[in-house]
Amino acid sequence: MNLPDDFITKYRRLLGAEADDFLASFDTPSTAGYRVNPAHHDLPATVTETPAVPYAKFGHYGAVSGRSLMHQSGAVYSQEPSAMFVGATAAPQAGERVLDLCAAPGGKTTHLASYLRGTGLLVTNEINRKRVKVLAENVERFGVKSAVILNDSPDRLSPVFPDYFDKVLVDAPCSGEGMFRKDPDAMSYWSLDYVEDCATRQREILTEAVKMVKPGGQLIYSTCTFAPEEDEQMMAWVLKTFPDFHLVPITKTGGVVDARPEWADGNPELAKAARLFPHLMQGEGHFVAKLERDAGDARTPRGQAKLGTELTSDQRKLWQDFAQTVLGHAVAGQLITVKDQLFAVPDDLPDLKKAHIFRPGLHLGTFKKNRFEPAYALALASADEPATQTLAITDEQWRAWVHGETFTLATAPTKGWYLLTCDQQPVGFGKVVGQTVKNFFPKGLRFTVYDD
Ligand SMILES: C[S@@+](CC[C@H](N)C(=O)[O-])C[C@H]1O[C@@H](n2cnc3c(N)ncnc32)[C@H](O)[C@@H]1O
Repeated sequence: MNLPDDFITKYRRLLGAEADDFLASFDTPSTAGYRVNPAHHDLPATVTETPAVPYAKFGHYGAVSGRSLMHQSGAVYSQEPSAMFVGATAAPQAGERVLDLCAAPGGKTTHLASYLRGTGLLVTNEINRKRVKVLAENVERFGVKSAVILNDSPDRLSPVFPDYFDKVLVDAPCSGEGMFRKDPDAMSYWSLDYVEDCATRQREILTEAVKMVKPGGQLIYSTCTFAPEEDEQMMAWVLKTFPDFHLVPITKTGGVVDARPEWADGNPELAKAARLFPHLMQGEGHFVAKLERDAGDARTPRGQAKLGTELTSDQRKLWQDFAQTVLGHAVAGQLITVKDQLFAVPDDLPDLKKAHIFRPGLHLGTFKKNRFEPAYALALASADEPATQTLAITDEQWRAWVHGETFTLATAPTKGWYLLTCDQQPVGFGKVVGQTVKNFFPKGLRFTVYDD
């Protein structure tokens, strides 16, 4: 690989004798990985019995196609193995309030959601308007519950969530040196100046992020770059600028090593952070640090969330009929409508009037004239709670389904909505009329499955 000259010179200087192995690793193949969604059951051995990533709960080595049933049903999420170290370091406890500040496309957010399992609160934010759409698609596909998706800059969010979160993740926009092997285009905008620009932006993001960590809470900072300016030096700057934060040790296995204090101000505390190097482990490379805020009094956020409109009695009845007949269980959270869309919003939210809300919670469906149409997101969030009205479809029918076609059943079940499953995995809600299953697979997501 033609690495930039400045990059080679810099890492020869920093790594000394280790530089040859580091630089040679860019010419070796990448190792793919994926995480298994703990909300899904009865998964085939092809996804559960591949080698586990030693440090990452739910993580496995191997590749899963984006057009496979496992990916499309949200049973797995493809993620390169070193990126899994971030979620594994944050490892939120059930019931915690968690913020993912730089979240698209959603690799770490979906990992955090696997720990929360629908408890607590996950606020997942992406500043970029195009990227927040991709984040929402991935959050929905992974069946995440108790999540609010925001589209804001960190300085707009910090007054909304003062001292609020048990855990804040800053997976910072960075110079992406750890992406060079997988995506050589990442080299085209790299330069020594670009590293400095990224560091400036990271300081701005962190300045807002620290305000949202509750006293005693944690801030997890990560990058996919090797540049000390964005890694050890950034943490040295946080320790000096925000003296109520300190680094806490991270357990390091599977080739993960201590960060390099000598690449910053020599503060030995910096060794508590972790470096993932491609010549020492199977993965592209990351830097991860865990900071903890001292205990103390927290400011209270203003007001309560008012995110939408209460349901009319007709809407409530339509939803209850659907929930009883098709789902067979209630859905957690507060029910609200935004225009004709029904959402289940997490209970524990402050006033979000000043935030740009992209999704206020789990999308349950749409109220149409005198009827309710369930959402794709609700179907994929049903993996851990069997629905009363379920219809198992074949692989061939699933291919027709994701292509947007209706298909015909051998016999006619009772008319109405069914949660369709294929190989035990939820794939959407279909409406059965006679022997026909009408297609409600979202138009923008339709695709053709080709044989391998
Ligand atoms: C490394 S990526 C996040 C990857 C994501 N956490 C994942 O695991 O899929 C960094 C994200 O930060 C966003 N970003 C860029 N500038 C930002 C800023 N000033 N404040 C917050 N986020 C920013 C980018 O749009 C990008 O989506």
